[in-house]
Amino acid sequence: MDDTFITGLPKAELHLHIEGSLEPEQMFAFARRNRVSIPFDSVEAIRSAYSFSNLQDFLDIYYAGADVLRTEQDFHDLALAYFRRVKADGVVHAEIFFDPQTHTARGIPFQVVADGLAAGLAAAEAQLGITSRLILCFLRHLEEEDAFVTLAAAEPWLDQIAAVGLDSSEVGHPPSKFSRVFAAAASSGLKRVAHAGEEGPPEYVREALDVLGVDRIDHGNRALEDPSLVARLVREAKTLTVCPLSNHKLCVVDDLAAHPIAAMLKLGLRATVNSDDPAYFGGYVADNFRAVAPLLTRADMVQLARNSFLGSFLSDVAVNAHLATLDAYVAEQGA
Ligand SMILES: Nc1ncnc2[nH]cnc12
Ligand SMILES: [Zn+2]
Repeated sequence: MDDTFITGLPKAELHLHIEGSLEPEQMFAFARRNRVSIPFDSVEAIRSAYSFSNLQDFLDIYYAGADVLRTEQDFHDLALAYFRRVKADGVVHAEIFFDPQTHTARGIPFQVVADGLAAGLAAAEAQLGITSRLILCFLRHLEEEDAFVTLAAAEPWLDQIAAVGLDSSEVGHPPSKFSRVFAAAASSGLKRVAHAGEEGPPEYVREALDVLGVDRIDHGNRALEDPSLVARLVREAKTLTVCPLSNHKLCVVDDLAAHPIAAMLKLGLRATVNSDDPAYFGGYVADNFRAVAPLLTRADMVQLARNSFLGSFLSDVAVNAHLATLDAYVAEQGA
């Protein structure tokens, strides 16, 4: 696959944790300017600590790394650096998760996180022309009561938040644990998404649909174990935000060469390709496309890009404008 075809393909990223874009170099820079000590003495030492055998292994390091984020400027800089990076990957729109509880639990006010990120998103649109949305994720290893406190703290920023999501340790924390707070978010006009079927069983994907009323499933790999669930996801055109490099690094798949992305497209699922936590998993969105390119045709790549716009929370007018740009790109490149 011609690499310029991948990077030139206009695309939306729908599964990106902004805290997971914290590169080791930035971790050092933020630690220095905030006078926070970190348990590493070099960028190489940080990178070599990034070896995970499951989701929890990763989460332990990821939450520790976030400790260097202290000020509005840090959140602004983190977000803007992500957008600068993915401009070269052909990203024209991104819907970004943030984990407020990771920060409020350390005494960083919700306002610092939200205002810093919102300023970074506005700067990215002004400087780079990339549009974006914020998705507030609840940490599922915490109690639902904590999620309610977070939703209440977010109240003044709800016009800047498109959706709520559910992330962190999946197994043992089913979507139904958060049924009431998702219902409250829906009443406030927020869209809903949830990580499901990354390590958890197909039943968690069903619960995310039935109990939380999600518009998208983040990951969804294990839905493939249940043909009737697959049929439903196809029938309801539910978007799956799939993350190949993450799946490989967290041992959700053993071998990238056997990643199910091609099978998902063949089944008619609205799959998309995303980076999840690019600083930890070895690549941004174009790297994820490259990782599965040997499994896909050019038409599949175009379908993935099309799905990213169809699955976004953009208006129909904006989606159609992006699809027209995509069609023009395909006509010029030949797919
Ligand atoms: N892949 C992932 N799964 C669950 N929670 C996460 N938080 C950040 N990345 C995550
Ligand atoms: Zn994720």
